[in-house]
Amino acid sequence: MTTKSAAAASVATAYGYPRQGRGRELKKAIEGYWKGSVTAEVLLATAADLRRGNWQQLADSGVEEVPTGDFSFYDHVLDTTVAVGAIPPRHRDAVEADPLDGYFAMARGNQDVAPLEMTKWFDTNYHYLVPELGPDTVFTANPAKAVGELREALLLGHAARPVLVGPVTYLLLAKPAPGVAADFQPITLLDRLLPVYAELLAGLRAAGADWVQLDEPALVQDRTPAELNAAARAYRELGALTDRPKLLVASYFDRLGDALPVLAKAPIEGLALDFTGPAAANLEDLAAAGGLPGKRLVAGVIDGRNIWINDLEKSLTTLATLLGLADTVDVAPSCSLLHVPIDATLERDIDPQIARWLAFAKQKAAEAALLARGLREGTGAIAADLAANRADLASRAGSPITRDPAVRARIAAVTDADARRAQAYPQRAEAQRARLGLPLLPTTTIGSFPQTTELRVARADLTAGRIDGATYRERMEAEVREVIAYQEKAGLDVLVHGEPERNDMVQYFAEQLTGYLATRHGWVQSYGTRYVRPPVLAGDTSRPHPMTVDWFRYAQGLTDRPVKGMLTGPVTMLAWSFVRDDQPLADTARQVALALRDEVVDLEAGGAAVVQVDEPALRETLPLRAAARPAYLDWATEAFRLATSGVRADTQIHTHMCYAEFGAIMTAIDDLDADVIHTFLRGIVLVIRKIRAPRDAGCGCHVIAASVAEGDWPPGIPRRLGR
Ligand code: MET
Ligand SMILES: [Zn+2]
Repeated sequence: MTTKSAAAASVATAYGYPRQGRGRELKKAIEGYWKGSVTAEVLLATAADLRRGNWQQLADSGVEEVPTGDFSFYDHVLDTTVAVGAIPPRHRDAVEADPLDGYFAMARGNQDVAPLEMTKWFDTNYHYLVPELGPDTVFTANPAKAVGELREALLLGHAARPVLVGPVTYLLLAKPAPGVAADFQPITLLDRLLPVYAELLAGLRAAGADWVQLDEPALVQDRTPAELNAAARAYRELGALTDRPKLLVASYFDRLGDALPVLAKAPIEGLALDFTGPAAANLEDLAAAGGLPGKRLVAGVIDGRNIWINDLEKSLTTLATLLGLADTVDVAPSCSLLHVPIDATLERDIDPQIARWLAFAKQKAAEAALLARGLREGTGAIAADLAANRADLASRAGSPITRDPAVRARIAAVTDADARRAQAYPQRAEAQRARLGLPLLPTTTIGSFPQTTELRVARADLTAGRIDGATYRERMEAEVREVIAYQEKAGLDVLVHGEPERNDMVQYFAEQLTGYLATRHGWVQSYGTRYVRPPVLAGDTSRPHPMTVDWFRYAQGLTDRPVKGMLTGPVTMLAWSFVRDDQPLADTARQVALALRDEVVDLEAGGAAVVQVDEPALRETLPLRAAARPAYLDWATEAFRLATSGVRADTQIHTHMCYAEFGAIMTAIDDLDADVIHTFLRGIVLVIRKIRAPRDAGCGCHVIAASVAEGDWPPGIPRRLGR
């Protein structure tokens, strides 16, 4: 095909759409079903309505080919586990008794069985349920969901493309089942799994699928030659099948690297590549691999996991280059739109000028459609849209929100010394021993005490104007009194105030820093029915007023023991927000760090001898490719030190991390130069073994973060704690 005919055939597509519905109907229906107030029939009908609505929104936005099978009652990796019949033995009875209840038993456990483990989906804030496999795993094809949802879309008249997690990624995301040797490698099951995928593909073909998308994001991570061989074998075998739809293998979140030539050579009909952020390197890699002659390329030129408008002209330039590298070039957001909220036009509280900088799922779909139209009909056909886009980008670049001269001047004046404590750890430790007089093995907690219903009701009452600020404060102070008394009675050495006033460990600060916006409807799925509404860091940021000092002083006034000042670190502030994409993350991190530094210094001046700066997300935003990690860890640790180095030697800086496997970042944890590191047991053993400089490290049982309402606790927790 020529470049011109390739352009003439371009369409827009997407790999997935937010599942919950505009009014979070899915969450309500599922939770109602769990409680028994919603029947299975109503739940299924709600789900079908939502799918119909999603396809319609995509079609209305101009997307010509819609995804199916991306919908999920809980998680798409769990759906794949069901599709390949890899139900763990402990869940089989429940699944046999009732497939829907069995599905939820795998997701959340029930009174008899523990759920599957949940972990982060690559470097996003979405969590998937980890498949449990072993040498005895038998796979069987269960195409019902994939086929059923395809049929629904086809019946509604959509051009539809089923999406499944690909076999290589599925196995690479799995872990050895309980009782199976820890060194068992699920990828060794590939030969057993491929025939099951063959059956699924045949089933989809029979139901009318022209194309099927197999998602292989695990191939954007560093992979061993054996794993790359597995990918080559998988797609050689699936490609060789005769009874199958055309295959589109999708990658996202980073560049394919060594896997690109492997997939380019495979006997598949299409490849989807991410061209945003670090994945933009796919462009050169693709050219170097000789392009995709005779194949379909789906170009993810729109950032599918951030919320900012696309630079359409820049995308058109990328697409123009790509047209020479494949048979057809289609346009899409870089990954499933599940990672962004549904519709930016619902945000009526955001200044209309700023709202024009935002693109949520619906807007991103429209951007993809517009770009595809630009390819088909020429840029003249979309000239007015391009002009409007240019104007919006210019308004963003020139806005006082994105450029605060005071913040910029302060950043420019930062020196290396600002990010270093004046004394080394040994001297600081001595000064802190003298000031704090703590026992040999001091005890403390992570920070938050349970966010009880009364506390949340008080906050809701304050927001709704049913109580005034003074009443709210009195209720929170009563809680602080209780929490302090409790810790004194328990004999803890370093106390916390319990964080009752915090709605969330990021949002609480975002609401008080400049440059942040809050959305009303910007919900995104974290896991299952838990949705979060990340704040939006739109511009330059600073801290106009102390944020926590009064709470600290109140708590410290109640006890002779040291109370910790409690803050969220710069990396976590970024990781759990939607962050501006118009400057490097490192620059944004430095701004947040300076804002936090002011707070740390004010806490010290207010009498805090210990300040804890939590960085639970340090590990989670580690780049997927090892080559990019040193640069990330450099700016991330510098930001932490910048936030915490403004204090005297005798002020003790703690940090707290959780959830993570720290192996990969031990040196970085040391580079934080905190006086005390706390984490859970597995982490602490590593800290003690591997860290270069001696530190005070502590471990504990991380119960639950303040931000999580009781009803939203991860499955199993209340039961295991015995509440
Ligand atoms: C996710 S880490 C949470 C740390 C915070 N200080 C808390 O206890 O909630
Ligand atoms: Zn934690």
